[in-house]
Amino acid sequence: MQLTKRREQIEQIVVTAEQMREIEGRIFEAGMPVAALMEKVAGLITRRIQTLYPYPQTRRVGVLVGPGHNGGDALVVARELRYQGYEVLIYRPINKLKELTSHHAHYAESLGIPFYEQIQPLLDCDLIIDGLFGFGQTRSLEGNLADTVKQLNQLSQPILSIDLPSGIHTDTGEVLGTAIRASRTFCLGLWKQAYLQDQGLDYLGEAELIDFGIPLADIWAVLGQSPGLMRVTSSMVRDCLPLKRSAATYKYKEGHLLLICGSTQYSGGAILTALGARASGVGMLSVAVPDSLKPLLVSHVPESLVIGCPETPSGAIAQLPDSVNLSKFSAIACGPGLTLDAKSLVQGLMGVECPLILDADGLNSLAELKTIPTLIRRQGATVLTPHIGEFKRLFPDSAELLPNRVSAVQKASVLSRSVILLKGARSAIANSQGSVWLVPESTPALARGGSGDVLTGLIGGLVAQPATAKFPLDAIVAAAVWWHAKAGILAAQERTELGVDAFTLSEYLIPVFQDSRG
Ligand SMILES: NC(=O)C1=CN([C@@H]2O[C@H](COP(=O)(O)OP(=O)(O)OC[C@H]3O[C@@H](n4cnc5c(N)ncnc54)[C@H](O)[C@@H]3O)[C@@H](O)[C@H]2O)[C@@H](O)CC1
Ligand SMILES: [K+]
Repeated sequence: MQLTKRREQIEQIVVTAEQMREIEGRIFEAGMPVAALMEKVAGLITRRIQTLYPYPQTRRVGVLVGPGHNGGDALVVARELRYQGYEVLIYRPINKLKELTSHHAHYAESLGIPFYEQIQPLLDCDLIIDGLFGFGQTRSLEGNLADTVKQLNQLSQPILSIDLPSGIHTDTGEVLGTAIRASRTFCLGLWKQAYLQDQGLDYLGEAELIDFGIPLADIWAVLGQSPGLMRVTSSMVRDCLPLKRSAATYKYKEGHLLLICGSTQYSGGAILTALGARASGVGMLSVAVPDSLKPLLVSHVPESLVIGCPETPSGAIAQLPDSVNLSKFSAIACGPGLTLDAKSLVQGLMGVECPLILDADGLNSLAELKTIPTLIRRQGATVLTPHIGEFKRLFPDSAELLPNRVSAVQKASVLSRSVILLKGARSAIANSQGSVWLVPESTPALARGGSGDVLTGLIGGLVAQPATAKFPLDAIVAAAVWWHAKAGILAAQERTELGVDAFTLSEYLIPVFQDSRG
């Protein structure tokens, strides 16, 4: 389905609670009555509920109502569902309600909807709607409320959270003591940062944005024209990947990537990195490996130019052969399977002028060499692709900001003047100006040895292609991460989450864009 231009733009935006509050303030100040907006939002929610949980297959609905406007939304939804024939029961644990919420509560009561202060009557409902707390919550759930939430989390029936699962921090995704474990969440208006952090993922369930028509002008007024946080979308990816090439092109015009990877101990890493690069479509691929791995690489990736390198006694690359001219490559990716015995090789690469992508032992070597200041002096761009463990070793000062991955990666990128990809269930890609791309999708199928090697090759191959040079480097890296995640999702759909070994993953990269062929 073709998304509208507005929807595409809205889907790219990510806000903090403070920004959402400011945007909402502008709408109200401009004259939109709060009650009217609540009515509109709740109407949209009700329609989605009717589609997803139609009556009479879903008959009894339990609605959890908190004291603020999240509870207000829930009360309007409760009222509307009752009109549609559902049997509605309300759990209201806190009696002191905000004024508008209180009006809706009185009206719902007047309609004969039953209110309870205990959760028991709702436990056999077919569906639970969570309107306890919405965005901006910072207080922990405690006492009876926390016990109730724990009880609800044991239920097998679906729980639908309005805006955010109650108890989840809007920005960090942190669980504030206890939180509702939703099977589905409707995020209202704009994506909140919590949806793109790893911490709260097990609580968010299937997430969907309910666009209630916030004017783009109000969003830009608060976020600025180039916002600091951006969510990667398929249209952004398609815009910046070199999916179509000129009819008259030839191989040397489509980039030359050098991979430096592998050791006799970790020979598979080199193959997987090369297979990731292969899927990028890069014009020329050279792979530097220890001499004894040369036949292996040639047999798996016959199109690559394999450079056999002198080996250390442990089977790592001792150095690149003198015949290798580093200035002829359009990008270099280094690290998978290298081992720390190739540390001096990594140090020697700092002076290259083309973009340099460092992963795995490339990063561990950096951490041991304490060479972050060298990165700052590099002429060419640098991309670092750490997972959380590597990140902590490389940037102990920035790691103090964890578990807020966004702030941590922002700080590290500014510090190292590099593009940093912090890998995870929700990968974050920051540039040295502090802008961050967040990748909204992934699959646990990718939590597996070798999938990172495929990604490094893919990033390298994309960065090497001149067609990507007109886009910011961080956008290309973000697009590669999205592509890699989509391949994992596609492979898992066909083969289960257990069936996505790294080699298989590399074979699913191209099918992600199969619909682009026509
Ligand atoms: N932003 C927008 O433009 C819109 C927001 N709406 C709704 O409004 C919600 C935000 O409303 P509010 O700002 O009233 O926030 P909440 O609905 O989360 O309510 C906040 C109230 O809950 C209390 N509270 C928070 N944590 C508590 C705890 N652990 N124990 C006991 N009490 C606690 C607070 O003291 C405060 O009084 C959104 O999530 C959304 O559902 C919609 O109605 C319409 C549009
Ligand atoms: K909620």
